[in-house]
Amino acid sequence: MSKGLLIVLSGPSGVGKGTVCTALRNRERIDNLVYSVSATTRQPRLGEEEGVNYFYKSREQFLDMIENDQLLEHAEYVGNCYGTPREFVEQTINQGKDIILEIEVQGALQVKKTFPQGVFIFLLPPSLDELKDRIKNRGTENDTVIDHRMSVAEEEINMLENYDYAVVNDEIDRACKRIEAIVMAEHCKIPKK
Ligand SMILES: Nc1ncnc2c1ncn2[C@@H]1O[C@H](COP(=O)(O)OP(=O)(O)OP(=O)(O)O)[C@@H](O)[C@H]1O
Ligand SMILES: Nc1nc2c(ncn2[C@@H]2O[C@H](COP(=O)(O)O)[C@@H](O)[C@H]2O)c(=O)[nH]1
Repeated sequence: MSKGLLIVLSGPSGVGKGTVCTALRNRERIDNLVYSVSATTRQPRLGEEEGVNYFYKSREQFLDMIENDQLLEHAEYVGNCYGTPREFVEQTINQGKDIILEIEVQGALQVKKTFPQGVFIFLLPPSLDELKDRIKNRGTENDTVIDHRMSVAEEEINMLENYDYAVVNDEIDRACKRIEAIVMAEHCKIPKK
């Protein structure tokens, strides 16, 4: 059985990664697509659930996960740690299913080093003004954190050339169609010797 695709979806905070992943899940156009749940030291937001949005960890628990090689990648982002549990990703692709990791750029670059055959997609906002409006309107971060996330966003967008594909999230359905087309094309690729 051939392995599933490891798909990395990055993009600045507030661009709509989570929204697009939820829409992809609901549209059910990609067979056997599994979503990785990250570990984080960030506090849960209102409505977020353990094991659904994240596995919430203390900094000590997170460091233990790193020490025990349980994370495929990890990064510190705006004062909190985030990482991808390794075992679930490996099991999923070994079962021939595709998995999508919704992660920031430092983590994506780590995955690219260890798993260069992954599919690296960067989600772009229509503009930086629209990005700021989306983070503000989400209402989950205070102004200081929003400013910090916006300054990181510009650095992240400058890392675009490390990715295989750029998808603009202007409209959710259109962004989903673009990602579905990428995944379809990746499945049709002829393996190189
Ligand atoms: N295409 C779109 N048009 C308008 N609003 C959008 C679009 N996509 C997402 N949004 C809105 O933008 C806000 C941020 O989206 P979301 O939380 O999915 O971003 P994210 O990239 O996952 O953020 P983070 O990295 O901080 O978790 C949400 O309020 C969402 O409803
Ligand atoms: N390197 C990783 N980045 C991750 C992971 N899970 C989420 N993220 C990214 O962190 C920021 C902030 O997320 P938020 O939920 O606090 O808004 C965002 O860019 C996420 O994509 C991970 O496992 N590794």
